Amino acid sequence: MPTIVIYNPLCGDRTAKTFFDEHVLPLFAKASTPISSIMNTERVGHAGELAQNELEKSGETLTIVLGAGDGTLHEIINHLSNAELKGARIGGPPTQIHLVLVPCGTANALYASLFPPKGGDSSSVEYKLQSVMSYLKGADPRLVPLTLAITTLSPPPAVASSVVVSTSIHASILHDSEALRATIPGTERFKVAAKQNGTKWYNSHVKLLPVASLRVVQLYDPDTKSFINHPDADDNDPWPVIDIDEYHAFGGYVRCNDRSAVFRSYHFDGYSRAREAFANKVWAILQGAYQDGAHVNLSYDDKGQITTEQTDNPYAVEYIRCGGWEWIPDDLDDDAHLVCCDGAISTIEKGGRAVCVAATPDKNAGFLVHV
Ligand SMILES: Nc1ncnc2c1ncn2[C@@H]1O[C@H](COP(=O)(O)OP(=O)(O)OP(=O)(O)O)[C@@H](O)[C@H]1O
Repeated sequence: MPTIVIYNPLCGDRTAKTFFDEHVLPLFAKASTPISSIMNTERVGHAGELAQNELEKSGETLTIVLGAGDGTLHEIINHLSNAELKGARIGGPPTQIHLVLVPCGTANALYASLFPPKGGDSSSVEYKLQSVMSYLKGADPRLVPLTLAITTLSPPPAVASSVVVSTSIHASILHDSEALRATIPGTERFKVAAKQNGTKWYNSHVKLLPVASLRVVQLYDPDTKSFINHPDADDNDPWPVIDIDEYHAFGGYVRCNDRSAVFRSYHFDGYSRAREAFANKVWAILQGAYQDGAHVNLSYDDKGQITTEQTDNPYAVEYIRCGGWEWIPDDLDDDAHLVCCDGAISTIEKGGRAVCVAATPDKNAGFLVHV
């Protein structure tokens, strides 16, 4: 089973090569685990081409030790999902690709979701080598299949994502932060972009599609800490879609590494509709996202302030489990037309929509990560 290394020398703080030379490659040498080639990406889109070339050399399962961020993995997944494989793969069985992730990018969201940093520290060498160590253990490997979210856009193509598909605030932040990459290489650029978008709202029409296995859309209930059937679902409809005609969103995204898509939105605050005032509350809510997802339990007190106490007032966040969603932006709202797929930004054409569905991993094909 061939094992190759691909790293992106320009991702994150540009230390991928040094990290591999000093930490990753010596571990492989010590474990006497052979690597058939070590390659660095030379341009945008190159990682997918390198992976395809290697796949076509043999019909075996390929293991890629990937030193990069989410964007490079996204390129590999999308390149291979659309490639017509030749060489040794012609007429062969479906292909499995095993990934050993070395987080060298800026945000490394997929790695962080698979290996949540303890005490917030994601910079130690030990933290970054967890997938490598799991792979080098050898016998009885622990492999997690990646659930992909497939987003069909108008105009096409369809995009496969393994981390996040978002619209609204998240897509706007990613869009604006790209322009800051050269001047602010670290995660600080996301904060600057967030400030630029802090008071924007997005107008759209949304349809939430049921989870296939449950035939229903579900809503997280902070009181019972479990998902319940969405109260707007029509019990008599065999395939109840939740249709939200006028949707004023602050944020909406799907986390892909869940069996089903998860849609989050931030409730319109009934107490202070002034956007400036509401922005502060939103940041308080978002801080909760970094405390093990505590924001899904927040609500408003009688004065309209965010509270962790249980109240009879609306919850601050709607956390929805669905099989997919359609996002149909208001024609007059340009920013509502942005869609972010693992950091790559697309723009929905006027009159168009984005349709995102979760794809259940195939037993014999797809991408699996050593954890
Ligand atoms: N040699 C190269 N020169 C220029 N761009 C490259 C090169 N190799 C890869 N890229 C591009 O760099 C982009 C960013 O890479 P990646 O997403 O892996 O790192 P990051 O943005 O720092 O991390 P994260 O996505 O975790 O925030 C990729 O989308 C890829 O197209």
